[in-house]
Amino acid sequence: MAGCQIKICGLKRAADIAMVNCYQPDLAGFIVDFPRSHRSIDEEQLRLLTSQLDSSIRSVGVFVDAPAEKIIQLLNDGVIDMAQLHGRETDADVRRIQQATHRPVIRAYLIHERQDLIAALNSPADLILLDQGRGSGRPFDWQLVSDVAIKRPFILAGGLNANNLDQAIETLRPNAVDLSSSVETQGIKDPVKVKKAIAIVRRHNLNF
Ligand SMILES: O=C(O)c1ccccc1N[C@@H]1O[C@H](COP(=O)(O)O)[C@@H](O)[C@H]1O
Repeated sequence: MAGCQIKICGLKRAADIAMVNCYQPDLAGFIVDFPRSHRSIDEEQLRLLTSQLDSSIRSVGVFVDAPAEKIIQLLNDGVIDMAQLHGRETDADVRRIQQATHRPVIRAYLIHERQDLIAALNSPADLILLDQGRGSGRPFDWQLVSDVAIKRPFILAGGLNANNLDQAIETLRPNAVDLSSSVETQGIKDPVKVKKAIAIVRRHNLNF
């Protein structure tokens, strides 16, 4: 689909899968083996949840400094369609996973200063993701993106919500937006908020 896609991240319950199967975001994200996050699931849960996901929605495993072998296995087993690296993974890690799987690798960059954007622009990843933190619910300084011409596809993340999605899409023109915190109520994905966020993004696609 052309225009802006939407990823709903941090799915962890069977009810979350039923919800996204109903509202149809483009991408569904799963935080794998990162117990510091309340959204973390283990490999067994990941296998079960992705097996229930509608085939039109691409599954993204989100990893923080996980062993490359484990990510490669999950991709090659078809458990996930794409891997998102959200820790201190190197360019060599990205290339190794790409070569071993021929699957898309998303590399997340935490944007605090201009130099972080320059690093992202030079990434060997198939897609770069610009974020403030790791599911922090806070945006980074978008002015940095406006200042540096981003001449490659990117996913925008960090503190996106129903109130700032329009502005984010209109001014930064991301290829996809990624939401987690703002579509939860008390730490659980909220169908009303998910439906609303997806509707906002789809409206933009009609206007492009
Ligand atoms: O959401 C988490 O807990 C998380 C843990 C480890 C790595 C990444 C994580 N989340 C990523 O954060 C953005 C969404 O951020 P926000 O909550 O909307 O501000 C998304 O890329 C998630 O993959």
